[in-house]
Amino acid sequence: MLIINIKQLVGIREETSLLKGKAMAELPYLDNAFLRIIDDQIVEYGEMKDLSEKGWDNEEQIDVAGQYVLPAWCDSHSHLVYAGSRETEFVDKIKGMSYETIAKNGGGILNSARLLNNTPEEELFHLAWQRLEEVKKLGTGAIEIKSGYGLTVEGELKMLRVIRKLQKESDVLIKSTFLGAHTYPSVFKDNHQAYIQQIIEEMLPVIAEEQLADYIDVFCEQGFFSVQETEQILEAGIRFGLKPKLHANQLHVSGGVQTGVKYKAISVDHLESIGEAEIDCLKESNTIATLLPSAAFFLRMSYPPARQMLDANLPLAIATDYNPGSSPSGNMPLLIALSCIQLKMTPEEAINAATINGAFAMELHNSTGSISRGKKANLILTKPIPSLAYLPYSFGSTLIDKVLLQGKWV
Ligand SMILES: N=CN[C@@H](CCC(=O)O)C(=O)O
Ligand SMILES: [Zn+2]
Repeated sequence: MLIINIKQLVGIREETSLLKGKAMAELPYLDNAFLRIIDDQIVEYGEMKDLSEKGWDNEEQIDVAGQYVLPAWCDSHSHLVYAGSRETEFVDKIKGMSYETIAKNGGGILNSARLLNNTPEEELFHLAWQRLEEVKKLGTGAIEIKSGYGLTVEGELKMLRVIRKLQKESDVLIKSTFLGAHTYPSVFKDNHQAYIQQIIEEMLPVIAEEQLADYIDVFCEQGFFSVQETEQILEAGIRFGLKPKLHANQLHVSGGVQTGVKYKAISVDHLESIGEAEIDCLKESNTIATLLPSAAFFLRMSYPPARQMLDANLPLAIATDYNPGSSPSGNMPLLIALSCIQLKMTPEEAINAATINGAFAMELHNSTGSISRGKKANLILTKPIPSLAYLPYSFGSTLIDKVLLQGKWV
């Protein structure tokens, strides 16, 4: 397949490296370009003026005059498998109740866990499949999905098996994360060690045996998992072959960032509550800082200091955090707009954070995240637009014309 007359082919990289600080402002492109795809792979690209000499006249051609072509989004943090919505809590929050108070009253994550444990695996799969189909149309081509709404041995394994079935059946590239340590189930409220032992002795061995997860995550936060508890769980996860990714510094300066760095986490995610010490700590590491501004937006919290982090030469990724409690949206175009508007990232920085750096945060950078020969043909074709900045500028508009995943139209 040949895509021709591309107004601008965006995110071209033959060298795949994690982008940090100033480098995030550069988004290489070609004007008036073509792109050649064979099966599920990008095989060639170039300028239209050089196309005639290639001798590909007999190939299927798709003329996209006026349209931009970008790599599909890489959403590196989601909780897309869940059983039911929580709009009642949404209204409670409007009326003044805080996220923490709702959680203390048995709402929040525990509410989702109750629903999930009462929902059959097939139904859960069906619900998650519908959400995945929805985000595909918005341009998502790779996604990380966490467990963490089971909080029982059966519930956690059920979630991870649903994720595995999604991996097998969807053309979206999917990574799986075990988040048994999302919160303490009510029965273990006063006996944290008993739940941690359940995670270590009853969940992790099965997860490792059945290869149900790539990563281990912990909600390291006041009122959830302390630094010491987080360390204990991460160490066990690592023994079972899982790499850490962490929920860190969402509600308080929790020590999550330092813990993530200490255990060489692939990423530390959220970071609404960070200061100089956390930024300095990240500077000395290879850990990616993943920002989830739609959660801060939805919970009316202050945003992470993205500009300060870019000035400190950190690598930033952005992700939707798609979940029923703090970000009931998997809309990457909206997330990119939010990142520009509220985090003051430039369109180029936000797109890099949502593509190549997101791919790194899932260790999928050799397969996706940029327009590169040999990578998956995971592409977004925009409607005709005047410039790249028009995408986040006209937030809320549907500007995606078509999406191609692994060489097939969505
Ligand atoms: N903060 C922890 N976990 C999710 C929210 C979970 C929920 O409220 O259901 C998050 O990343 O925002
Ligand atoms: Zn999350």
